[in-house]
Amino acid sequence: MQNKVIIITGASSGIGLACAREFAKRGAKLTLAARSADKLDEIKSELQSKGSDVITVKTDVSIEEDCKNMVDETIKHFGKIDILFNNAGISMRATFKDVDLKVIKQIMDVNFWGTVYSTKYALPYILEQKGSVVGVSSIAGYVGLPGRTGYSSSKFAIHGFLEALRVENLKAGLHVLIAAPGFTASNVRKVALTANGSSQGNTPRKEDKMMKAEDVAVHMANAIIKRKSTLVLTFLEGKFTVFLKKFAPALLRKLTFYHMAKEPNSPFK
Ligand SMILES: NC(=O)c1ccc[n+]([C@@H]2O[C@H](COP(=O)([O-])OP(=O)(O)OC[C@H]3O[C@@H](n4cnc5c(N)ncnc54)[C@H](O)[C@@H]3O)[C@@H](O)[C@H]2O)c1
Repeated sequence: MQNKVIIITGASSGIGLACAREFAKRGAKLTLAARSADKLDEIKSELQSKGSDVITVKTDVSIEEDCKNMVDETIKHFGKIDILFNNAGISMRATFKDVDLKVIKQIMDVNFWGTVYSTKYALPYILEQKGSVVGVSSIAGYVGLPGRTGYSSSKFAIHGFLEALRVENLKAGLHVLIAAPGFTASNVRKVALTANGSSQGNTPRKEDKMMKAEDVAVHMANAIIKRKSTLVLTFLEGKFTVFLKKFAPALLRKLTFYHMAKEPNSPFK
C-alpha cells in the first residue's frame, strides 16, 4: 500500500477508523471522509504525528455533491486515486410491518447511493491507476436478515452494482472487492435506526465477543493487496451462511430466524 492514495468513507469510527490506521501503517496516503469534521481532525492529527499524509473532507455520502467534493479535494491534494473504500453505512432494527418508509430510504441513501455517488466520481481516476473499488457489505448482503429489510436490501444492491461494475471494467484492469465482515465490535448496532428513525441507543449483542475492527482491517488490507474479489470473514456467521445459502437455503432461513430471534428485545419472534 506504500504511497497508494486511498479514500475511506465512514472513517470516523469502527471498521473505517481501524482501516485508516492499518492502511496508514502500511504507507498509504489517505482521504478520511465522514460527517463529523471534529472526529476526523483528531484522527488526522494522530496519523500525521506518525508521519502519514492525510486529509479530511467532511462528507455526507448520501449527498451527491459531497461525494463529488470528496473526490475533487483528494485530486487537488494528492493528484490521483488508487483505492476507494466504500465503508460508510447504517443499519436498522424493526420489522417491515412497523417501519416508517423513510428509514428504508435513509439506509438506501447512505449504504447504496453513497457507494454509487462516490464510485461515480472516483472511478475515472481509479481506472487511470488500474486501482480498486471496495464495497464493505455484510452477511446481510448474502441472506435477507429479519428486522433488517432495508439493510439487507442496501447490501444486496451493493453486490449487484459492484458485480456489474467489475465485469464492465474487466479489460480496463479494475479490481473490485466485495467484503463482508461478520459481527464486528463497532457503533453500528448502537446507532441502528428503529421503526420511527430514532437511534437504537444500545447494542443488543455482546460487542466484546465479536471480531475486533483492528483484525478486520488487517484482512481488508491483505484482500486489497491480493486483489481478491470477495472477502467473507468469520466461519459461523460468514462462510457457513454463504455455503448454506447455496446448498440448503430452507435450512438457512430457519437457522437465521431462530438465531436473530434470540437477540434481547428482538422485534420479531
Ligand atoms: N460491525 C459489524 O458487525 C458489521 C458487519 C458487517 C458489515 N458492516 C459494515 O461495515 C461498515 C462500517 O460499519 P461499522 O461497523 O464500522 O459501524 P460504525 O457505525 O462504527 O461506522 C460507520 C461509519 O459510517 C459513517 N456514516 C454513517 N452515515 C454516514 C453518512 N451519511 N455519510 C458519511 N459517513 C456516514 C459513521 O459516521 C461511521 O464513521 C458499514 O457499511 C456496515 O454496514 C459492519
